[in-house]
Amino acid sequence: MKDLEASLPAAQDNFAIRCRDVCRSYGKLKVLTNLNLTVPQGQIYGLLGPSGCGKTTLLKCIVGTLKISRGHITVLGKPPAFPGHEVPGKMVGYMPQDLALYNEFTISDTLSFFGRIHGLTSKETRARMDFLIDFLHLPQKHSLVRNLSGGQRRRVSLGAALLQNPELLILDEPTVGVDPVLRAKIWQHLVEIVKTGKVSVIITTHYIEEARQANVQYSTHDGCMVVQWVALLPCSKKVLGSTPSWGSFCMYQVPGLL
Ligand SMILES: Nc1ncnc2c1ncn2[C@@H]1O[C@H](COP(=O)(O)OP(=O)(O)OP(=O)(O)O)[C@@H](O)[C@H]1O
Repeated sequence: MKDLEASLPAAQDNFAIRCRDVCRSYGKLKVLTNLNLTVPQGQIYGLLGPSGCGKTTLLKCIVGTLKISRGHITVLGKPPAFPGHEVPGKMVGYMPQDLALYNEFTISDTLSFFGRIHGLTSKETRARMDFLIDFLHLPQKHSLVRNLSGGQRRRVSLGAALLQNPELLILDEPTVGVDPVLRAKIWQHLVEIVKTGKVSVIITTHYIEEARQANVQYSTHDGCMVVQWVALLPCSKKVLGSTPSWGSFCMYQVPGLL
């Protein structure tokens, strides 16, 4: 893994996430093995990879809902989360793969709930809610979560992650069940907020094409790449000079996209 990271851009002083020699197993299954990864500030960092290769596990370790077995993770200069705290700090917006929504809540209740967690005033929450309901093509705010479609639920969860204008967005397959037009809009929004230089995004997807469809410009901002893709692959063969064992994954930059 060390060899692999050497192929990535040099680590910068300002980074949103840094993982050093991170290991995580489920019983005998080694999912993360000596993982080294640096997500620079002000970039979208995409993780691609086949189902089961460990994307969600990595994001959970970064958020702090899953404990790492070994290694060190820094998120915006701090450890991921305090022990026992399931909700990431105000500066971090997290959209999990398994949606953490209450069926009995309305959309409005849900976003207000996350607003309170993140210390927003009612006025701030209302303003963001109005923007997000419109932006994410959600039904009216008094709709019950239990009556929403799968795609609508995912968009409510994305809205909760975006609500407090976090410095770091951790998004686990945010565009599953989202139609192509809205998908493109979401990507455009992510690129716009990242271009301010104040927001960083780490995002998982199975579809590299979605970024292309969204007309994301692989442009530079102050000399930095705005979108950087890294693929995670189960390692059965020699990749970039490293020979990790089965059960771990390895990283490589996706050619032709940078
Ligand atoms: N709680 C758990 N207990 C045991 N094994 C688990 C657990 N969670 C995940 N795994 C296993 O760890 C591996 C990585 O799972 P993970 O969810 O991180 O993959 P992923 O790349 O996010 O997959 P997908 O793209 O399907 O979401 C898989 O083999 C999975 O079966």
